[in-house]
Amino acid sequence: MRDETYTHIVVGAGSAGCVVAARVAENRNFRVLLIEAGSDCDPETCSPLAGVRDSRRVPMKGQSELFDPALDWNIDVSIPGGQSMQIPQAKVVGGGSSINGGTALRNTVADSEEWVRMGNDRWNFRSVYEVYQSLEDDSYRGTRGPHPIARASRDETGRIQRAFLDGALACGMPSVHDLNATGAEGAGPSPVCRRGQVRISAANTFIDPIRIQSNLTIMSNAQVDKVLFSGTKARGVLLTDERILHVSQEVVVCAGAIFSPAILQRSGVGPAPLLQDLQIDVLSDLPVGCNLSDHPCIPVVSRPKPGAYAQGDSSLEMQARWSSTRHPGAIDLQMVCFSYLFVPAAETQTGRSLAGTATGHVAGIGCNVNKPTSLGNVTIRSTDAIEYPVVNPAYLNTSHDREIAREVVRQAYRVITCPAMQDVLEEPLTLRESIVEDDAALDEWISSQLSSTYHFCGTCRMASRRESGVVDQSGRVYGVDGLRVADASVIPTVPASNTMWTTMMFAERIGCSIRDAIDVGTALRASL
Ligand SMILES: Cc1cc2nc3c(=O)[nH]c(=O)nc-3n(C[C@H](O)[C@H](O)[C@H](O)COP(=O)(O)OP(=O)(O)OC[C@H]3O[C@@H](n4cnc5c(N)ncnc54)[C@H](O)[C@@H]3O)c2cc1C
Repeated sequence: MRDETYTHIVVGAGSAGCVVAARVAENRNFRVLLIEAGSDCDPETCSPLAGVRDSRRVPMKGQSELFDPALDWNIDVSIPGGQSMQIPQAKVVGGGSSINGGTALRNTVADSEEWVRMGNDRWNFRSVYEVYQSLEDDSYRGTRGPHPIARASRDETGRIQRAFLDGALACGMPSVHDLNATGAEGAGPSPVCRRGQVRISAANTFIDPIRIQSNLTIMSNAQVDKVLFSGTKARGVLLTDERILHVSQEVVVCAGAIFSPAILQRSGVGPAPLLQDLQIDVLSDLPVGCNLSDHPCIPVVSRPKPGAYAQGDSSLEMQARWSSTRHPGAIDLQMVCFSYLFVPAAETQTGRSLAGTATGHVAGIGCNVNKPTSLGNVTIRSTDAIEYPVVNPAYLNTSHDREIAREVVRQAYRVITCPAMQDVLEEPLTLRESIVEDDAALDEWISSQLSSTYHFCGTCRMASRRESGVVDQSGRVYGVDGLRVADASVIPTVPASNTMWTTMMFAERIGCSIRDAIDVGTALRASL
């Protein structure tokens, strides 16, 4: 480390933190420190783990044999019936983008309209559309940006993925090759951040090219405990090893939708009753940690027939998105084809994973409720930064969400039992026609299999104070100075799409606003 005073400290080098640090460091008057609790891999000096490199699998427990537990926070979240489930959360430079499925879907028009109604007029669809364009290197959507997005052709995929596509089309869904086209509904290839079969993370695109830049320092294996203040002005961060790092301008928290609110709460920014119970001085009484949202995933899985899955097949390439009968145009339902999940019995301590209660090698369809109305929360248990917060996503807490869940599961059952899929898969493991036909039985089955897509967001909501906001439209935390949040936590309501690409879009805009010292939505400087 060169000096321990920086103009900006970015906490968390995940999908958002890498983008923010890179944008802020474009201003050579700034000295940026990017802090990451997990490990780093500079491609000049180290080789990425095989699992991290290979885009065909998600290198996390239950999804690939190629996983390193050190890259996973592995946290507990509540599920219905008073149970809990362990879920993966990335702990590595690149964050989720280094280990996830890489699906890069833009948010929908309806998402942006909802955000505008919450006081975010600068996040209208036209503005965010331009930001996506500026980020994407995509032969379908434009090649202005730096981040690669590819789609598999039907022939490039394995038998299970092809059977899913054929099944969805046979069930009446339109074929769509570009699911990022505005308003697109139907079945087709997922847009994925990869070059060939190599996963491309936010770190690869935004950090690797500037590692030698003198105004950027990357500190890995360093965990932030809390933000330190002088009065209400952020002046630095405290690490869990008790080091203090000073900042002259801003701390930008990008530790993800579970850990960012925990850091803010420990720092005295959060709901006053919670902080007072833990004897933390309240600097700003805000609903930090409230409004937690995720896409519940209900897996409809079975055993692959012999020869259906080949070792090199990609596990996540095809999907379908469409609107529920209740919300035409909302694109609030999604089915994702899994051709490979592997859950050793010993690893389902809580009896639940992305494969539901199944163990062994399974394949099938993940059914996602993409505009849930249930809202949960993240709350710290103590002032000890090593202790994980309580995470309660309140999955399917509303009758609305349960109704939508039934609709998507019924469609998945039609697809998985159609001739194309029955060529490659056995009968669904636990789901039966008699259950599918009965609302009460189906609700019970869904709650027994429910899992997560790991698309957490909303815990430091960008909105007006009246709409339960924590940050303004440029990511500045209300009631204090020199503190922003710029990750999935700020997304006002969960988008009807996988969250990484929306997160990176938010990070891009907030990062540019810090770089240019202007509010989001003001014309960016042409050059610095
Ligand atoms: C297994 C899995 C698969 C997924 N698949 C997809 C997908 O295919 N498509 C998609 O769109 N989304 C996917 N997601 C979700 C997506 O990865 C997230 O929405 C996205 O990464 C959120 O970005 P973020 O920057 O907010 O958080 P993250 O990317 O999680 O980054 C947060 C970073 O902060 C670090 N950190 C946390 N606390 C501290 C601390 N106290 N001090 C220092 N550093 C800290 C973490 O280690 C992490 O690196 C998936 C997620 C998971 C876990």
